[in-house]
Amino acid sequence: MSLLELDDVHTYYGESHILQGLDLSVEDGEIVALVGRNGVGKTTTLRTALGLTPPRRGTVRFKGEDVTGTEPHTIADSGMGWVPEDRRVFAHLTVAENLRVAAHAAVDPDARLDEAYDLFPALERFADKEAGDLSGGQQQMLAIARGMLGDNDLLLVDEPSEGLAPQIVSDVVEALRAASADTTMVLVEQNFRLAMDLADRFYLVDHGVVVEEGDTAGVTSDDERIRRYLTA
Ligand SMILES: Nc1ncnc2c1ncn2[C@@H]1O[C@H](COP(=O)(O)OP(=O)(O)OP(=O)(O)O)[C@@H](O)[C@H]1O
Repeated sequence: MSLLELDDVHTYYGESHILQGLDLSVEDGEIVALVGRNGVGKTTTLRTALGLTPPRRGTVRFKGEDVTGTEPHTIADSGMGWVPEDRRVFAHLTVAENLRVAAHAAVDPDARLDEAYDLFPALERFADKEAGDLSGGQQQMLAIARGMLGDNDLLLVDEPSEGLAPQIVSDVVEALRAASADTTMVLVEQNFRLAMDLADRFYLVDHGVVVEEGDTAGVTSDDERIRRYLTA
């Protein structure tokens, strides 16, 4: 049984038919990357899994259960976490308060916070700083740490490297790599090399369907079957 399974999903925004029969599956313990040009439907795929934009046709299964049409908060409560593109940290709460909100359901929230600080030492240094005053990279790490503290079975991470300087991206990559030891992830990522580097498997999306998929080992953007879908 796959942890997450999208089977022939068709998702619309109004009359715009965005996902046009997309299939994917995610197995326990792996990192799966969704890659492809801007606007092909990667974020919509995450939103479909989360129930934020339910499909008009097709099936979403999470942990073997059909969750198509289930309310997003119910899907989230069953163990699907989301680190959205815009990060959405609580700007006027401190870093520690942000983490505490995320860990509220844990048996021992303090112990969970310590684990998060082990993984993301920078967050401990800024524990008392308001999240809104952090840099983009620090906010991204806080958003990832919050996703992890939710004790999710699956974490959907949207564009973690977007808008970050290269040096900061490598810190975020290390944080994601560390986080992936405990959490299965789906990663939407514009940076193809970074996606191949982090993920075990990839799905290349174009016009709302999967056009290539496979193991990431040895795959490069020079590969002819990949290149034609990445260049405009
Ligand atoms: N709320 C919305 N209402 C209408 N159309 C939307 C909405 N959100 C996204 N779209 C359109 O749906 C298509 C797919 O968008 P989506 O965000 O899933 O693409 P993407 O592959 O994640 O690309 P990006 O990296 O630009 O976010 C795009 O054409 C986009 O303009």
